[in-house]
Amino acid sequence: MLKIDALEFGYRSNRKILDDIKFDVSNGECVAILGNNGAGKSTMLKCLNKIISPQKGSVVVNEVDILKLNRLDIAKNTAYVAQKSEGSRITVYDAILLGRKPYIKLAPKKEDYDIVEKIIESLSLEKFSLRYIDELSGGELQKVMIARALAQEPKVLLLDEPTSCLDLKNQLEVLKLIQDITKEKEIAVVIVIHDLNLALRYCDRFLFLKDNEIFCYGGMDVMTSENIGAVYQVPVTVQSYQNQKVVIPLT
Ligand SMILES: Nc1ncnc2c1ncn2[C@@H]1O[C@H](COP(=O)(O)OP(=O)(O)OP(=O)(O)O)[C@@H](O)[C@H]1O
Repeated sequence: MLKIDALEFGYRSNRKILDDIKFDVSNGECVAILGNNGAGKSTMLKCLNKIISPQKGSVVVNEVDILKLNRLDIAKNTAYVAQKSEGSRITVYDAILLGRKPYIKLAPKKEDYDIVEKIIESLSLEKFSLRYIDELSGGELQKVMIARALAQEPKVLLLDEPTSCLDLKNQLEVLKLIQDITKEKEIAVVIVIHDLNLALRYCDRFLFLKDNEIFCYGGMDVMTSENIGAVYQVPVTVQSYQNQKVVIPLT
């Protein structure tokens, strides 16, 4: 469904941040983008949505190179939640309804309101729906931004550290919801995430970025102490606890 090929990007012409990035994400699959600070994870996510334009390569969603589309058509394919979001003077309800913008012609239809209300309920945002988003806590705002992206009903969902401001209960609930939607709607999800144990629990495939390139990409088989140690320069052990792989640092 999502096919990235030969992607190359540098903020300045003399320094490549991403070199020959090539990977596929299937329907119903969630991929974790892993790697240390400054590895280029956020940059890569922005290239997949043409927020920044790669110097080379293609990002194909259902046979169409989205790098050749305009912003409105990209928004019908791909939703993106940034690492940091700014609050503004609109209500939570309206902020989520904005996710429907690519589909709204003159005014929202009943279907748009129904989608927004269902998402508000599934993220337990009912009691916030009439609050202004510039009055929310960091975690509440993060959930609203995820809700807006889900309201967009994308084929590809790009999330940059979606749980960085969330408490443990919300981290688990939000990632479980994303996992369920990934399978139910058969969308392709790409998540930049620092917590390896959350990635192991909720993602299907794992892509490590290191030194501007893909260090390795695959299923559980790439989540080894050797790969994690080489990428993060920290000795770890990978153990199994109640049929769930967990990463434990050895320092
Ligand atoms: N707008 C920009 N202009 C110039 N350089 C940038 C810009 N944004 C990021 N960079 C540089 O590009 C490199 C990759 O940054 P990026 O934010 O993609 O890393 P990351 O892997 O997401 O890091 P983190 O885990 O810390 O969020 C870094 O060296 C960063 O300093």
